[in-house]
Amino acid sequence: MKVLKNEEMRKLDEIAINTYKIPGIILMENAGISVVEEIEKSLASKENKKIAVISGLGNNGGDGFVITRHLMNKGIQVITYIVGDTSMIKGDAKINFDILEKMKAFIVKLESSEDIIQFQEDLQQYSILVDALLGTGLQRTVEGIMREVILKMNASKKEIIAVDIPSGINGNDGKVQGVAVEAKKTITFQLPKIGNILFPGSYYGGALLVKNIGIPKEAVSLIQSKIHLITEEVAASVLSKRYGDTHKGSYGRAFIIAGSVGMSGAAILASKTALRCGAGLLRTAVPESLIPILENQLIEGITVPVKEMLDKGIINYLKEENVVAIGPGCGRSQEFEEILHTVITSARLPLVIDADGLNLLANNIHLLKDLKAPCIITPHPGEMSRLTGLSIQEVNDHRLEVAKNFSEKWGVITLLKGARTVITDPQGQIFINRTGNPGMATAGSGDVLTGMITGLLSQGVEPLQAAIVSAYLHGKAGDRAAEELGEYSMLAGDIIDQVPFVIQEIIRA
Ligand SMILES: NC(=O)C1=CN([C@@H]2O[C@H](COP(=O)(O)OP(=O)(O)OC[C@H]3O[C@@H](n4cnc5c(N)ncnc54)[C@H](O)[C@@H]3O)[C@@H](O)[C@H]2O)[C@H](O)CC1
Ligand SMILES: [K+]
Repeated sequence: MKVLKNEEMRKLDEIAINTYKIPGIILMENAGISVVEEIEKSLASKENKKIAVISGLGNNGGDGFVITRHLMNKGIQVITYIVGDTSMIKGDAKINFDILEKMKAFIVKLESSEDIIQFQEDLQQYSILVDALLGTGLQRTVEGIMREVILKMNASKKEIIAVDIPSGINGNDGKVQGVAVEAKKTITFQLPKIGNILFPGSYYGGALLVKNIGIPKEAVSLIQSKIHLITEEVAASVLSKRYGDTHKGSYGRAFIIAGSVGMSGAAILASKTALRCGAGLLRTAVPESLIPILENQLIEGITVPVKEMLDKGIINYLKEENVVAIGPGCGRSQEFEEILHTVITSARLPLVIDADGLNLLANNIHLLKDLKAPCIITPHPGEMSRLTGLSIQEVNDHRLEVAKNFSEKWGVITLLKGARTVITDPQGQIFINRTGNPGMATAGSGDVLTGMITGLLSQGVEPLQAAIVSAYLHGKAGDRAAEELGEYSMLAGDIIDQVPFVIQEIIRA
């Protein structure tokens, strides 16, 4: 599913209206009706059925006027508050505003601080507040009366339903422009905006519902958005059912180089997950002293002493493999730096670099120029900071751009972990993942993700798809673990335990 910037949404609107000759007022009518459906669902469980629609002067406000009309026609008690000078209302919004006046709708204008005091008192009588103040036309920091209104709406603790996007959230990056409505749910139109998906916009919007308002699919294909939301459909298309006439060799061979004294767990977590995600055969290269631990913890895997691998030549070990992953728990020894150098410059099979592999890479970033095969890196913001020289704050303030630029510059697939995990490829495509929860910020969670990517790659899944589906799976498994154990107590191993159920759920859907 494409995720749009404000101007891309406006362009889509224009195409619908100017190319397909769909009158804008039809789109507004459909938008309003789609919100009324959700209001009625929320009202069903409430004693108090009174609604306040709080509208701005633009088309977001216009949606609000449509909503008011349909609520009135259903006999639902509704009051419309309008913030600003109503003589400024124009176009489709004006048509709908005039209809309300002819219907003698109850309209209250909010223009002064006295109005705000009365507004604050009034709010307590309503069951639901509909936020139709600002949508994709938000241009500047919210101040003055508009700011006061939003603060009072939030302070009322009433259920708020946001139209298109919570007012005050920038549709292009999800940032708060001064102040923003805290909604229980948001109904957005035709396609989600970036501000609906990224934090904090996603937090302010509550549950997100994407409603079709009648814009032709072909029009959507004309919008060259490179930003996509990862959906379950994408995961299902990759996690295909298995066929009878296959054997473990059909499901690929994975090679993981991981672990160091004191960090055998990372190697175990990554290896277990690779097998759980379907790798047919797995070998894990670890320092000799860790072999008894691995053999004890991972009966299905085969271990290789790192020293033996070095003596015989790493590349000889990789000839039969479908994927090599390096980094979980590696430490930053000279030995691993040498291994990383050889693997990056000589390996001709998909490569996953994570954790300490990335920290070692940060000091040898030029090695990426010698890559012979697709490479997926999986940094958290701290590792991305070391790889780019940007501060962690800069990385987090511009997650999409930082990941995209790194992928384009170095020709790698970047999976930048965090809320929201972002995957970018060398062609500038951006995929945003919405699954997952704060409980996953636990030791070893990244090792599990690396194992997922490795497991899928070993089966021949395209590298970009492997990164996208792994991010989705990782979050889904983490969500199930959080449901069962809570975000405080869940461990990385609990995420692995949920993997079989998540895969089954997706395949059966
Ligand atoms: N296909 C669609 O997506 C459809 C979208 N619809 C709705 O239209 C809005 C976008 O409407 P637009 O008129 O462009 O802008 P807004 O209503 O969001 O706001 C513009 C309005 O607000 C004033 N304004 C801007 N910033 C501020 C600020 N910081 N403080 C105060 N006032 C501000 C600006 O001057 C304008 O007056 C979209 O979100 C949908 O809800 C269509 O209705 C259906 C099709
Ligand atoms: K809004």
